[in-house]
Formats: sequence, structure tokens, C-alpha cells
Amino acid sequence: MIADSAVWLDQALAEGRIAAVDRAFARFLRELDPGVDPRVQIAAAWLSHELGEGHICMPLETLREREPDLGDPISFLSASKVVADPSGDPAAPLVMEHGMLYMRRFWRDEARVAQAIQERMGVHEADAGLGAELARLFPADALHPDWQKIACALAARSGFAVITGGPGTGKTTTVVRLLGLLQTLALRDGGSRLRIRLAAPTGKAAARLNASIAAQVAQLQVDPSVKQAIPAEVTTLHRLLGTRPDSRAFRHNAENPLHLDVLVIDEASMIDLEMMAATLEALPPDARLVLLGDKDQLSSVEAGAVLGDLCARADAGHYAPSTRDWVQAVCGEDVTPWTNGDDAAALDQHVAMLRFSRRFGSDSGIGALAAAINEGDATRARSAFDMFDDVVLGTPTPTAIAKLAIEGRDDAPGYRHYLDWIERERPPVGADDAAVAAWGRGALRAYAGFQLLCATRLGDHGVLAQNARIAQGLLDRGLIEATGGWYEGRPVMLTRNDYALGLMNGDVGVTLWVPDGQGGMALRVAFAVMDEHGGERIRFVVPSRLAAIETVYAMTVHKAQGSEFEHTALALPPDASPVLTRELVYTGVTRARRWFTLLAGTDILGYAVQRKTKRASGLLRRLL
Ligand SMILES: Nc1ncnc2c1ncn2[C@@H]1O[C@H](COP(=O)(O)OP(=O)(O)OP(=O)(O)O)[C@@H](O)[C@H]1O
Repeated sequence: MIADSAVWLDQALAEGRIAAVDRAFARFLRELDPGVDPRVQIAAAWLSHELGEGHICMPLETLREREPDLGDPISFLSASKVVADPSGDPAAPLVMEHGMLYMRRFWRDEARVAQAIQERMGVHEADAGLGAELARLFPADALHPDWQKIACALAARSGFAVITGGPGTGKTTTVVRLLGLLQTLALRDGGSRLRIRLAAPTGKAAARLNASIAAQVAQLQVDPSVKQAIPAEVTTLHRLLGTRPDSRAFRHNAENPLHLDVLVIDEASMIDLEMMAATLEALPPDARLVLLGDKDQLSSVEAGAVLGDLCARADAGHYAPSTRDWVQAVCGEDVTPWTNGDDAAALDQHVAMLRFSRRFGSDSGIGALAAAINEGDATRARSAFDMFDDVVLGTPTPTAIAKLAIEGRDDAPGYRHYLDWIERERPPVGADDAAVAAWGRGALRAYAGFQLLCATRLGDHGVLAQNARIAQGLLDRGLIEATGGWYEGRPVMLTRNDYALGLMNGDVGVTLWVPDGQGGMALRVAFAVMDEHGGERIRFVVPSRLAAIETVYAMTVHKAQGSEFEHTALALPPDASPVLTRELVYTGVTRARRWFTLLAGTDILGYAVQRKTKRASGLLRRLL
């Protein structure tokens, strides 16, 4: 029995097992209830620690393993005033349910998300014209089963759908066809058009979807009136919900719902539980929600792995025989191998996984490597480097990493390519604004030719250290004129949203000398921003207006989610570390469009690939 929690908390903090915030939370419980059982405080400190790691809750099993001396957690937790069961005291800060301990806010968000999804799954029925429209939009000569067609059908038949798939599997293609289909059915017989909104968790992801949606809509085989009724503009979720200064709450909520009939959210793996709860709350009850994303990518930075939870059974399908028969009747596709009559939950009938990548064919090392990583097959992952030319294992020493980042390898570019481009394409003196903007756009595009990714920000192998080495290497080669302050060629990334400038956390800009409008030249940072019609526009920003930015020769894998680069290099630290996970490596590899370079030992690759993260959550249990 532990008599004094204060000693335990101080010691755990001193030993680095918990953080100051965890101790503060445990102390706060004593303020609430001076007679609180010290064991409850210890449990609370561990719970707070787990939330910091991205979990929604803490299984009591975890507490038993960590603190076997405390005895049975169920008995001391259920005896405490600060812990309630779901129907207990709503003022209690902790909730215990199904062998999990929650902070009330997360418990409430999780329960709300589950309930909102459940309600939405039952809204809408398949339209009688669905089969004919699907046959028109999806050519019969596709690969079978045509998962795009199946995904589209499942999404069209209810108010809630999840479409997961790796890079290039056709998530955008499918959703554009889905929108064409829904709009065609809505406009039929003089009906009114659906209000459709598209969103993504970050500005970068929104911009990328924007470009691909516009291209896909142009190719869509539908009536021009339908085409017009599909928006090209993609907004960020924060924008859509309406942020309010200094508040976690959004302008749109249950009392002030969004004005829309269909909401599509791309890159949904980046949505944390709190954001998902806010989004579902702001959605009108009969609006459709379609989530798109890659279930195997890293989860959100904040707590929760909502897409991962929803797609936990997507590989095996778990379709009910009734779904199988319906898919056969409406799509002419056979999903028998993915049908499991004994274990088919309602949620499973709303999830579709696209399984064939058009970007990465059988000759693609990136595709083979990503698949091996996902299967946790380190041997196959290693052999991909021997079998394919587009993936290369580079030397992971600091000097070699900086050299690769600058010079690239063979045809795969490094930063020299982009700096040379800026120099070569510099507009002549007196060039008009359009020419300068085109140069800015080209510089951003050239910058996207290469990106070095790191696992962490700090440490000798982190972003800050790599940034410094690369900048020095560029200076030594005469490619930039300084390594600190503002200089031409400096790429920067926003680390906070800046609504006044219309720039979002994660947006990347490139510093350039441009005409200052008074006959001189000035350093400005070129960003690609969306204009009001969903098109892309180049905005030049005065460097001093950028309050929260970082140089971005190196970027964390987390920050790179939602972006792609022609050549991506991933540098991993040489020693085993908790940040090295399968999801991290998969996300890094799949940022590459044409070339991928791994800057790590194969032992570290093997170590990371074995470590699949599992975030504790009760969401799936609530939905099954
Ligand atoms: N059914 C199809 N028929 C022909 N081409 C297709 C089909 N589906 C996808 N493609 C092509 O494959 C490429 C990738 O498709 P898409 O952009 O829809 O995939 P995605 O899953 O959204 O990719 P990303 O990883 O970029 O999010 C595109 O060039 C697209 O035109």
C-alpha cells in the first residue's frame, strides 16, 4: 500500500517516467478531493502520461503491469469519488468503463463520436437509380473486384462511409465519381442540388486535394450541370468549423450546424478524436460524411487514431451476406472472400478498402517497400533495395546525409536542383508581376522535388541538427549566401496557423529576391495559397510578418503527412527509440512519388518495421 503519493510523484518525475503535467493532474485530484486515495493519484498520473502518448484511455491492465504493488485497480478506482462509471457523477474527472480509465473529456468525445457515427450509418437508403449510374461511371473492363466501384456504392447507400487506401489507389477518383453520382441523382427530375463541401485537416493536404479534385472533375463523365455542382475548393477543417480566437470551441456546433448535405474529409488519418467529435457535432443529422485516408499512416499528433480504429477490420472486409448480395446486385461485383457472416458488424458494412495502386505498379520499389513494411516483413523490405532502382539505401552518416540532401543521387534531385532552378529561371529586371509570380510558383514546385524527412525534431539526427548541416553544406558550395536569418533560397514552414495571412501550420514557402515595387529588390517568401475560386495563387509575404516559422531543409515525418515529394529521403536515428514505428517508416516512404532513399541501417529498419503502434481506445468496441 502506498501511503504518500507526493513522494511517488516527485520520484517518478525525477526519474523521467512521468512529465510535470502528469504530476500536476494527480495533484489536482487531491485539491478536488483532499481524501483521495494515493493509488488513484498514481493511476491518474499514468493516465495523463498515456494521453500524452496519443492514447484515448488507459487499459487497467497497463496500470497492473506498471504498478503491480497497487493491488486491483478496479476496487480502489471504483471506491473513489473522483472516478465514476458512465452513469455516475458527471462531475467526476475520471471515468471507468469496460476495463479502461478515461479522463472525462476524452470519454465524452469517444462516446459522442461513436453515437454520431451509429446514427449516421442508418440515414439514407440506396437510390433505385444507383446501379445504372455506377455502371455508367465505372467501366466494366476494370480489375475485379472493382473496389472503387464497391466503395462508391457503399458510400452512396448511407450517411456514413470510410474509404481507405494507400497512395495512388484512387481515393480521389472514387470520391469525385461518388460526388458526380450523388449530384446526378439529386438533380434528376428537377431536384435541388446537394451542398457539397470538401475538407482536409491541414492546409497542405487541402491544397493537394484541391489540385487533384480539379483535374479529376474535368475528366468526369457526367452532365455539365452536374460537373458545375461539384466544388473544387477544399478547405481546412478548422476553417470549415470556424475557429474562434482563444477558444477550443468552434463557431459551428450542434446549435449552429454547417450548411451542407455532403462532407468529404481527406487525409482523415490526421484527425484526432477531439476534432472528429467537433466535426460530427457540427454536421446536420441528415448530412452524409465520407472519410478518406490511408489507415496505415501515422495517426494524429493529438490523442486518438480515429481512422485507424474505424478501419481496423478493413483488410478482411467483414461484410455481411446481405451486403455481399447487395454489392453483387448493384455493382455486379463479388466480395465473397471478404464476407464473414459470423463476424460482420454494422460499421464494417460502411468501410471499403482500395487495394490496387495505379501509382506504384509491380515494377515500383516504393510500392514493394511500402507493402513489405505494412506487413511487418523486414526481410522483404530490405530486399526491395536490391531489386529496384527507385529505392536506395544511403549511408546514414551526418556528412553523407547532408551530401545526399544537397546533391541528390543519379536522376533523383537534392536541394541543389531547386537552388539552381531559382538562379537559372530568375526573371529579368523589369519583369511584370505575372512573370515574378510564375517564378515563385516554379520555385515552390522545384522545392517539392526533394525533401529530407527525420523521425524527430531534436537530437543529433533530428530536424534542427540536419537543417544546420545542410545549410552549412549549401553555403560551402556557394548555393546560398548565409545560414542564418533570411536569405534567398531559405525554405520555411509555418509552425502555427496565421489567419491574418491566410497561411496554415505546415505551409511551406520559399524565400526569393523580388522587385519591391519601388525600383529596388526585397526578400519575400513565396507561398501557394488558394484563391476564392479554389485556384492556386502565389502570395509574397514580407519575412518579418512571419511570426512562427522554421527552416525546413529537414522536416519531421509527422509534418510531411499530406505532402508528397518527387524524391523523399528518410533519415532515422541509429539507435532503437520509441519514435521508430512501422507507421512512421510507411508514412515516410509513401511521401515519395518517384524516388526514395533510406538513410538508416537495415537493423534500424527491421526494428521499426516490427513495431506497430496501437493506441488504446474504446471506439471500435463501441461500434462493433
Ligand atoms: N479507375 C481508374 N481508371 C483509370 N485511372 C485511374 C483510376 N483510378 C485512379 N486512376 C489514376 O490513378 C492515379 C491515382 O489516383 P488518385 O489520385 O485518385 O488516387 P489517390 O488514392 O487519391 O492518391 P493519393 O495517394 O495521391 O491520395 C491518378 O492518376 C488517377 O487518374
